[in-house]
Amino acid sequence: MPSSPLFNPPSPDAAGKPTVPAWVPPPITKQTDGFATLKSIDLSKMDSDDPKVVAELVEEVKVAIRDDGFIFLENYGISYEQLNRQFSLAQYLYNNISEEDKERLLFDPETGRWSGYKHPYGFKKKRGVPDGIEQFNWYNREWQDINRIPSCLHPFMDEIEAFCNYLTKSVNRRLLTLFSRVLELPDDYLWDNVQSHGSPTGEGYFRHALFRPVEKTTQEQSKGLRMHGHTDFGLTTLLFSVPISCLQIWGRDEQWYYVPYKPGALVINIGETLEIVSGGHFKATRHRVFRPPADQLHEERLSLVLFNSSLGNLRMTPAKDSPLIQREGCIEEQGVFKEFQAIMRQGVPVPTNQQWREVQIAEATDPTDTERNRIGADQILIDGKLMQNRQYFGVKVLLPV
Ligand SMILES: O=C(O)CCC(=O)C(=O)O
Ligand SMILES: [Fe+2]
Repeated sequence: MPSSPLFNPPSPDAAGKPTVPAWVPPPITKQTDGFATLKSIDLSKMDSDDPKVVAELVEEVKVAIRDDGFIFLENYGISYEQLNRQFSLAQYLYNNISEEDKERLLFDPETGRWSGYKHPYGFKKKRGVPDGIEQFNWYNREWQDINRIPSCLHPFMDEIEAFCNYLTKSVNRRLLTLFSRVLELPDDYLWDNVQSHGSPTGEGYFRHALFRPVEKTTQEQSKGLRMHGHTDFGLTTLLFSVPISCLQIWGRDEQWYYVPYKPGALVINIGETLEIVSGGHFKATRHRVFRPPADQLHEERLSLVLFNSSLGNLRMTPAKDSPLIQREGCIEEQGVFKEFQAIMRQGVPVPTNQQWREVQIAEATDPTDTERNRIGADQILIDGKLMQNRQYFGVKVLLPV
């Protein structure tokens, strides 16, 4: 393969840019139990001249997405310094965003998108119980109109846009090539047929998130949960590994494990689209955000995430051309793929990707919602395990709490 260009962003020191204080990574936890062991993929191996190295890489990816669903990605083309600059910009946002911009750019999840500024009072537009989570989400409309961006970030949009373009069109595209190869399909199959295009994040979005420590009352209502257990909707989610350990993955032994910190690495999360296209050979990663270990409870957590979305007008079905699927069939073990198959068998069309992601955003509930988060309402006990049980478009969504 020809070698992939490294990330080469516009200069942070260009004339007219305010000085941005460097983000200082907070101390890592001393706790060692309760952490997952994840495989790590060296993406630069894709550029090797030796076909054997590349074939081994595809095999490694195949095993990792089958076993864990979360994989670390290293040597993907962005240096640790370049990454820290993006965290510094996110920190700068939360230190400088004006009250007027928070109000003017306030999100409206009922539209089915997180687009704009999320206040730290839950996942509805109307303020609810404080959850300590602020976000800014860049969708297509934010890329198109600078007035939809907090003014403190205007001088840095060249760097943020270049970062998202690189993540979507280089890192994600290379990953989709590897995944296409696992399915034994042409290299650009997923990129050309499933990935959405047309903005630095296609129909997906980029997020600056800040998790502040929560008050005792919030902590009691949510039982330590910051975001419900869920699977992401799209193709790949690129999460940056961060020092404050809150992200947890649901293990095959049906327990939650923290994702360890690997400085500079990306945590790649498989979304529902890939689970369906792959006929269940890839598992959408079940994950949640939980309170960190005790020695990190008082730290703020910055998190940068890029969500790659599929084409909104598609109704997802397994890629029938895949020799892997033809040979081995589909795997109906878990999750949305199994449920989509069930409703298709009844002759009911599955929702489009856009309908599917928008209904889930519009109907998201808060971990502090003590009305909904109880057995008989949104929760159910199955074999002694507490599960969140929701239904959208006739599709059952069952997730561990
Ligand atoms: O902040 C994180 O680490 C994960 C957030 C997440 O899972 C999501 O927003 O879908
Ligand atoms: Fe997620």
